[in-house]
Amino acid sequence: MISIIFVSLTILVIVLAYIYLKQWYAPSLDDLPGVQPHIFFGNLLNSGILKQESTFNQVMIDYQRRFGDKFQYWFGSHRCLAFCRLEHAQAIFSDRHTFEQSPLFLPNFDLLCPNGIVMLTGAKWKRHVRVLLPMLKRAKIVGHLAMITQCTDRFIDRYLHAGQIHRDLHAACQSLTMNVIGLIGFDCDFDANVDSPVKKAFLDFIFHGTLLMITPWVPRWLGKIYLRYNRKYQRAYQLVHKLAEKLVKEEQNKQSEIENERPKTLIASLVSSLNEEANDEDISSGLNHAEIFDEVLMMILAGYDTTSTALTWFIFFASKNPRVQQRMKDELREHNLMMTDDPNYLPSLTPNNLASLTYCECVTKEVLRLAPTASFTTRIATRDTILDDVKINRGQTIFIGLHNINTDARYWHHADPKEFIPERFLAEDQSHHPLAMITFGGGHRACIGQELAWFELKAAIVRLMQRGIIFEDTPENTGGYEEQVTCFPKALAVLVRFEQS
Ligand code: HEM
Repeated sequence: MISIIFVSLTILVIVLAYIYLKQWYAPSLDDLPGVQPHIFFGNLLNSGILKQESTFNQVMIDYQRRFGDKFQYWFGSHRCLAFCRLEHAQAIFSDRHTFEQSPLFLPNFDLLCPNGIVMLTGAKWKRHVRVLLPMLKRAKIVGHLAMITQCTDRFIDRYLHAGQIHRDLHAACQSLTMNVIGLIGFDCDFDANVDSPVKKAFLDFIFHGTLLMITPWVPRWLGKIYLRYNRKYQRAYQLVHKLAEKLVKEEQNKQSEIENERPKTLIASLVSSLNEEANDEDISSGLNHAEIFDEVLMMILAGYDTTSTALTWFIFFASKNPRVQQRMKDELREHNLMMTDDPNYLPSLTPNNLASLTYCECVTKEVLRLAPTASFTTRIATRDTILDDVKINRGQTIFIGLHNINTDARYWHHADPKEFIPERFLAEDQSHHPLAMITFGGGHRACIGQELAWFELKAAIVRLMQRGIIFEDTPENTGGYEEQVTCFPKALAVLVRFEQS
């Protein structure tokens, strides 16, 4: 008898829980169109994200085609409103009092790096920006050009072999950009090669970050247990933390020897801001030790993963467009910057001659426009509002389709915006709307590393061309998309040749 009551009660509880959840996640598709969500996985399952059959840029473009410029997307149990018009982005980015950084991915993601700037809002975010931003301004970045070319030369000499098909260039690009952020930001030569333990540790970090981001419904305590007992993650954590500790210690020693020097690198700025009493009442009170530690990790992660993906996209687009590679080299010849017959002499790049390379600038811009490195960004509404007739309640998560806007024919007039055509920036699209290209997001939470990304990407691709590299297409070079934190080409297989001077 007792067991019958127990079984009946269990069934009743399960049925009630099911009805409750169904109600709770009840899709209201009345105000905005979308696909009926799965009870637990929302649209992550039926749009192919969880099974890795699609990437977010593909889903956002597909939903816009099917439902228009505004639709809903269920991120697991979270109902998100997606907006894909330039005017939407303009309204959202210009209203910082209504739209703030969204904590959607963060409840679990912040287990990795709780004090990293991406996770912060309000006064704490301002306190961190004050320390980080000055070191990422263009005026500071241009002084590091020689380091960027040196890292690119190392990349060429180590990884590019004439006459061979290269299938692993994304990993090689990651080594390049990790070395750049190490030297520029932390005065440290990581000398990361494809298999180095430091690089593998950061890749493991990114892998777990992605996992936590796409499983926001997993309870926090479960995420904690998972990370605590995952040996691969723990190994990566120890290594990465040891590295951050070493960078901070070395900089502290340096600063104790030379006093009152203005910070020249990120690590110098971070260490000189050290203040265990730092608090949000005074946004210039600096950062405490734990915060500095997390920002070291944040900057290395954000600094290398995104730019390496953009560089990988350049290699892919270049391999499909030999004409573009030729035109870049012609421009370098016009400026007497192409390599010469003397293998020991290579004209040096300076911020001035780099700035004068107009066509190379267009190529850099076109890579950043078309590559879906970060295809969308998110915001949370901090108060009730209305956007394009859509009622948005406080706490509602918003998606902004960055890649949708970057490739929308309503804002791009020179040829098909889905095609790689750098010449568009010399023609009608030269004076495009500033928000037609929002690769780095916008408003107060726009990417703080964008100056570095632009400059580094241009310097690296110019150096590749200057050294006479030719990337040739092959039948296996079919592209496609693969997504972790960033979205990179899935099948990259390019034949490398070296131009004779
Ligand atoms: C091609 C390279 C890059 C791309 C495409 C990119 C893209 C983005 C995007 C779309 C955002 C969100 C902006 C928004 O929500 O409005 C962002 C934020 C951010 N990026 Fe980048 N980024 C790149 C390079 C970098 C670099 C080199 C660094 C650092 C050295 C960096 C550091 C950050 C940080 C810290 C944030 C968060 C800012 C905040 O929350 O206030 N990024 N990035």
